[in-house]
Amino acid sequence: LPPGPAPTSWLVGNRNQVPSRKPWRWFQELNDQYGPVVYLQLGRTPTVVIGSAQAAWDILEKKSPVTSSRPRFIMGQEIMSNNMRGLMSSNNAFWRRWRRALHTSFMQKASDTYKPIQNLESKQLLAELARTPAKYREHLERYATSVAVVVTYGRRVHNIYNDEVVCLNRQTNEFLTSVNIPGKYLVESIPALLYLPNFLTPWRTAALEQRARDIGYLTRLVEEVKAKMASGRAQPSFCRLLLEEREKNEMSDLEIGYTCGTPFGAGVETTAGTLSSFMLACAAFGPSFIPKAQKELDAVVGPDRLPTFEDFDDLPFIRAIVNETLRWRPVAVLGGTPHSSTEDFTYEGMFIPKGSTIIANLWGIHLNSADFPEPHRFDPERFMSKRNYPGPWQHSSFGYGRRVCPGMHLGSNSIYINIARILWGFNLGKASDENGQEIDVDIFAYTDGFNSVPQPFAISITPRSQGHLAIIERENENAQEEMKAYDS
Ligand code: HEM
Repeated sequence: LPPGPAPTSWLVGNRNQVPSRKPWRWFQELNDQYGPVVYLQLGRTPTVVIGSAQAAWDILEKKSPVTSSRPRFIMGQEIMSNNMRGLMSSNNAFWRRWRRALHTSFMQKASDTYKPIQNLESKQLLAELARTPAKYREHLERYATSVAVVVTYGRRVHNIYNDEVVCLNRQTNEFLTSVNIPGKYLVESIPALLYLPNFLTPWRTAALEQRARDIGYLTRLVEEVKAKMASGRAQPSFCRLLLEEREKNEMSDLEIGYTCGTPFGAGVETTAGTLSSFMLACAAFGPSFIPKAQKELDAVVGPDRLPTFEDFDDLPFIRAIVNETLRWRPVAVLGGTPHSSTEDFTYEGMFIPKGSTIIANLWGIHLNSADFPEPHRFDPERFMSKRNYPGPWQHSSFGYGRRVCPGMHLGSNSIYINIARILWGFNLGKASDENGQEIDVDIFAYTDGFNSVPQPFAISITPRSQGHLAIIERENENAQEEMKAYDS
């Protein structure tokens, strides 16, 4: 077995040693102490924590036929979700159908079809940042939410606090997060408890109630798209495509409903959180990289128009900032949902048993000085030349193997267009208090949980000139006209 700390008992193994808050920091310490592959026994489940990019690539990419399943999620997947959420599904026929549907709609070429809406929503984001910069976090969330909902159902989101689709999805995600806490429910370690009758299992009731609510709104949203298709008013969308191809994909209405919940569940917090980390980097390290970025933007784009997707190839330093943002603070800090192995295998002489939970700890993988010297310094220069790093991205933010993030092109297009435009239009730096003293930011103040995003922080966001502001306002006005098509 790989090395690791001694378990405290046969029954709980190392479970009691795992910190309840930000376990990724402890995992990093274990990898520093024992090496890139560490073994833990969590309850009766063998668990492997990977702390280097090379080991993660070798195990999760090269051995992906046997390392692409998921552990059982009895509360979140089996009881609450009727086994219908692909993200938590084991490597089975349902997951393969779900994955194929996502791949068709979000692979690189298909993701290009969403660039027009990302372009328009990003113009609104700039205008909102210019008008109410203190609400930057809300604006980033609205952007990410509206893109996800337009892409899925063909309709926009104006207000993240009262939009019905947003409120229902948020409630689902909160419930899911609250039941997926390791160790919270005994049934996760003793699945036989599932066979007890309902009156002896009160923990099941709330999850079943949530399931009923989810089925209600997820199928209603699909019905709405069907009705629009029937009257010729349906915008192109993921849901429309799934309905058009339902026979080929062999998906039931309920499956389509759950599958349509995916971009919201997996794509909103990741996108908004990553952009928020970019803002934090601007507040903490702005003078070290913003002037160079603006010089590049001024030379390539000039002051009279916004950067576009077509400028991407000509903006190497902006691309480097995108990569550094994704590396510096990986939002899916534990590598997303853990993988699980479906066969015994060995890695560099270490035995990994079938049924192991495998965690690729992105905090440790991205924040080690062997691959990234001074890892907590935000330094886009790292990505200005090709380095010896496994995989196509030069970082590991989108995960690995058959579970690699299917939304990576959609997500990275959002990160690119907004970073390019924000740096084009605004000066960003530390905010000042009422006495004119700069307010420091804490680059470690991040949330706990499945995704880790910055805690609220103060930042100064001001237009670079009246000319830049005028272009931002004009572009937003035109965008509003074009986006009316998505309002109904
Ligand atoms: C900056 C944005 C994003 C980041 C950093 C990110 C990161 C990740 C990571 C690390 C994983 C886990 C991969 C693994 O298990 O090895 C993942 C999975 C996933 N992501 Fe993303 N993601 C982003 C945006 C999106 C978007 C916009 C979508 C919308 C379609 C999406 C959909 C998914 C899905 C469905 C999975 C689960 C795949 C599976 O279980 O087979 N992600 N993502």
